[in-house]
Amino acid sequence: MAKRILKLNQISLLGLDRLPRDEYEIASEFAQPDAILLRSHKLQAEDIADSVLAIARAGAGVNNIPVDSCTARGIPVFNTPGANANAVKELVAVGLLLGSRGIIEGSEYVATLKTLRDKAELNQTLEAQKKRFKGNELTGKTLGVVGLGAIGSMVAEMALTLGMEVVGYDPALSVDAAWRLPREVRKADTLSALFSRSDYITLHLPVLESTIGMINADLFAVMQPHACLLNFARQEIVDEEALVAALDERKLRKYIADFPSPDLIGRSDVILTPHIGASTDEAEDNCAIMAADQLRDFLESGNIRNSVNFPALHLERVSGYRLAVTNTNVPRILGSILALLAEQNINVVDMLNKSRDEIAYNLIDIDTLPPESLLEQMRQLEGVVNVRLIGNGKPAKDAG
Ligand SMILES: NC(=O)c1ccc[n+]([C@@H]2O[C@H](COP(=O)([O-])OP(=O)(O)OC[C@H]3O[C@@H](n4cnc5c(N)ncnc54)[C@H](O)[C@@H]3O)[C@@H](O)[C@H]2O)c1
Ligand SMILES: O=C(O)CC[C@@H](O)C(=O)O
Repeated sequence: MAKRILKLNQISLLGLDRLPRDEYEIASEFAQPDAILLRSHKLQAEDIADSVLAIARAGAGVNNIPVDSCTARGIPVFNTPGANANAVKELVAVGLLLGSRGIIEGSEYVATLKTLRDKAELNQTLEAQKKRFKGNELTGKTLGVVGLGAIGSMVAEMALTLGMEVVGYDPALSVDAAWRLPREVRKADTLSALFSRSDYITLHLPVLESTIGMINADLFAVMQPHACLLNFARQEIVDEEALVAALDERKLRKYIADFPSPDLIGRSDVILTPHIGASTDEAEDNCAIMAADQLRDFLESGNIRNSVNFPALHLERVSGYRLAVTNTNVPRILGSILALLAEQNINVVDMLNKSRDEIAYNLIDIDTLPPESLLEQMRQLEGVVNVRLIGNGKPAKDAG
């Protein structure tokens, strides 16, 4: 039977084409889907049917998915790290230029001159008025980058090529991300140190319980009054009340963000775009392809790549039957599963087991089609969250 993929946002066709139509049905409504593929759709835990085996986010942020509840239910959540980083980096470059030059104000002013038909008079007026739209150059200024992952590291590199000094803050920096970082990036030990020395500050960290409202009044208090804050990460990271107060009190010159909100729309010191950081053909294709490939590998082989809640794990297929077992990360559960297989004289051909925080995930290749009753026995073991048989055939029914 074809696997059913519930698609909750518009997803690039290049990605959907990675799921062959004779093996996958894709639709925006399914009562019992095998998996969910989405972008920014706000998914509620109660809307995830019991049939769902995995969720793939074509994008970086997973704050629209109830990840903790998925983990408890043994559902891996995938994202597509880095697949849209270049698109965001390019928009940040635009944001820096909009923050440094009178581009928007100058262009709005020029639009008011439509009725001036005489070219000489038009030029004279422009030359007389252009001093109102003077800006500053980015070269030599300091950019503070908060979060140095896929996007932050590309932004840092781009800023260095513009001749900016770059200061970074990322207390959770991974070893891989540290390797990607240009050595010219200087480390700030605290957010407050980064805020106090930067002319521009750009946010590239996830929204987590610990980062909601992280950019607060204390940080606005130490900012240089001519500084600009760019937020192409998530709205919730910035305490909006403190932001509006900082703008009103001129502690911050400009706020440039991808997340409009009623209190910010229409202010001359705020530039807002409608969450288009990842809205390029290239980024949408990259994210969709990566999300679809990861989903297919999991559904067909149980392998896990780029999950935000499950361990990464890949095991080449050596037999026709594979068990994918999720359990709570406590001792002896794997032993009990293997004992059940041994009791039925089922030989384990290959196996891989990894854990991440509170869960463990196992791929067990076996040479015999296991009876459904054996799978049921495994499911009843204390600590086992789910058991899935992946293979050529369905589990054999118990004789008698
Ligand atoms: N505007 C858009 O359309 C758009 C597009 C892509 C991503 N995003 C947002 O940008 C975020 C970052 O994306 P990414 O691809 O670079 O992710 P990433 O996972 O590669 O990098 C995030 C970095 O933030 C760091 N971090 C975590 N907590 C931190 C903290 N308290 N202080 C400083 N750094 C911290 C992590 O260590 C990591 O290095 C995403 O989570 C998403 O919310 C927005
Ligand atoms: O899907 C989108 O357009 C936005 C994606 C972006 O917010 C992300 O977190 O990757």
